[in-house]
Amino acid sequence: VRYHRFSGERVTPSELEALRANNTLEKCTIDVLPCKESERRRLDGSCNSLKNPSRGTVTVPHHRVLPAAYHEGNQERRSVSGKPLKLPREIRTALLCEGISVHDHLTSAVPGFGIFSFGDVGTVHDIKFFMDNKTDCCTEQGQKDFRCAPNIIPEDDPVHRFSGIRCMNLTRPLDFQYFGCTKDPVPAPIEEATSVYDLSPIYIIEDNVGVPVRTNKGGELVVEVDNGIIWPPSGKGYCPATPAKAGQKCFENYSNALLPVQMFAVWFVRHHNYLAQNLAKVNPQWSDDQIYFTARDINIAYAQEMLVYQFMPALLGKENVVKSGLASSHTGFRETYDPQAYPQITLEFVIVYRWFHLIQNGVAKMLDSEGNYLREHRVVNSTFNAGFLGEDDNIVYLTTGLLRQEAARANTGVHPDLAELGLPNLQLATDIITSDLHKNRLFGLRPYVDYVKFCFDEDIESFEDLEKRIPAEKVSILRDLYEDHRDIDLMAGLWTEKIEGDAHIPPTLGCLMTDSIHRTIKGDRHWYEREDKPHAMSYDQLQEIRKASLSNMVCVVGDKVEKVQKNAFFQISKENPLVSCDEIPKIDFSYWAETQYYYVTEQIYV
Ligand code: HEM
Repeated sequence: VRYHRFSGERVTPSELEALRANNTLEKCTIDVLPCKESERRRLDGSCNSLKNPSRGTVTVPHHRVLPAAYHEGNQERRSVSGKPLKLPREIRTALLCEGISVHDHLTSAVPGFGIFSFGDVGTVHDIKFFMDNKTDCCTEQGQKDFRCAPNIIPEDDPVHRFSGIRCMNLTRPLDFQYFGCTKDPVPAPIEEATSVYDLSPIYIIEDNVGVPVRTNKGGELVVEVDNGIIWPPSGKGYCPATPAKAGQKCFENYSNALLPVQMFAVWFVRHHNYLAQNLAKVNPQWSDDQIYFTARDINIAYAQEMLVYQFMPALLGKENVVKSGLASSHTGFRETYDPQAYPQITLEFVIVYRWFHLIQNGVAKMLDSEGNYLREHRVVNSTFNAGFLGEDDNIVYLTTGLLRQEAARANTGVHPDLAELGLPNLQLATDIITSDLHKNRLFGLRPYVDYVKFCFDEDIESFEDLEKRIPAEKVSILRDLYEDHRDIDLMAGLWTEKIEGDAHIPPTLGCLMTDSIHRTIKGDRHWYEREDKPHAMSYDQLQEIRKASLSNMVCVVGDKVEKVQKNAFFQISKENPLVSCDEIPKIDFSYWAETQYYYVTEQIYV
């Protein structure tokens, strides 16, 4: 059955003809095989919602938490006075200086897991568009092109007053309007990942690639072994920044986008095989498919548990996550599904998640197993380039580094590599943080004060009122940057908001992340904590999934990890000591063992 990707509605025969004639059938619609209530989670995300079978698949629109705010339909929002707002680069350089900073509590595994987990529901296709297709947005010609939205550098820019750089290449988000998929006037950016946390970065590619993903034996995924290290297979993946060198890694089936994304992809692929091998041990009679699908279900449940019971509590404090309803207060089953809902992430989520660029380290420390510093690697040099990770024993030292290096600290400074280099070897200069604010406008998000109202039902009626949420000295800078408190961009509000209590992220970010993640959980019929989901786990199996943690994962599939702190998202401390991997609870696979039946085919009586 064919559905419109934009509206989720069925395509009528007359529409089908028109779509074919316009050559927009594939981009604008999706063919979904009839759904069965009892079937497992589909790789392409279809049939998660039985009422809206195409929702949750790739190439879908987002939900907008608040109505869009554009100028003249699809132009960037202006001040309430009607004047254009100040340039994103001017606002970024005024609010965030550049430098090195060190977080008090969190490790670099937090931004690391954060971006891997984002890739499960969000994509980077807009980046590919401006890197591969539209590289001329800073030329006179490019600036007239509606698809272009470059970052203009002010004359008195603190860095580029000394360089010849006056503009940084950037494009508008690709939307359904661009491809002619809807006449709806409100720009609807396209998402190209399944909308639920289903480890799609590990499993979605199954049907699309040259190198096979499954071995078709023992339920395992294809891997290759180099000098004793297990890797996902290398091939013709997307690695535009990798200088062609014989033997250099470029993952064929998995993302090469960023260093931590590459590392988590390696671990989750290995983890699948670890699960498959252990399931095969307790169930030697199982077929390849039985092992593969069970290992996949456990791997997905494991990632979901890490997200809701480890990552989000590290950001917001455990009690707050339980209070919000995102996590449960007990370890048993719970009903999370709302049959009226369907899986969809919010547009706000895609933007506010970029706040993590503030706590992203510019250099990844490489540490030996005792935690001694060996050397370091500039993170931006690994963007769309898995070469460095794959060389020598780099993954061994980067792993200990990711677990022990402090995250950067928000609200003090951003790393100059993210703020000035961005995409080395791919673009002349990119300020990722300025793009975060610029994209906020290009996505048509409403001002910060509207989100404070949405999240906390609080009216901010003046710059003075802002001081409840933003330190006075930052409010003073905001006054210089914006004419009216109702003009302040959401991103600028997040950059300056006070972080308080048990939380390590700004409250409005916490609210919008919780809202979107909750939406995906409510819309996910296959969420692992449901007793009634198709192929549900038993109670005992669920208790084993509760052991999921990053520390557990790196102990079982990391390279030469013998000791780790109990919670790898937090730095080593008295409360979070470094312990031997033997002390980290492991999954007991005997709970997956099926009762064995022995059939006697012939009895011989002597
Ligand atoms: C490892 C270092 C990182 C680098 C070099 C990096 C680089 C980039 C670049 C170049 C963009 C595109 C900018 C644009 O198009 O406007 C981007 C977008 C983004 N980044 Fe990062 N990033 C890093 C880490 C992170 C982390 C830790 C997170 C979150 C935990 C994150 C979340 C995002 C999001 C949500 C987007 C927008 C994606 C979209 O539009 O769909 N990034 N990043």
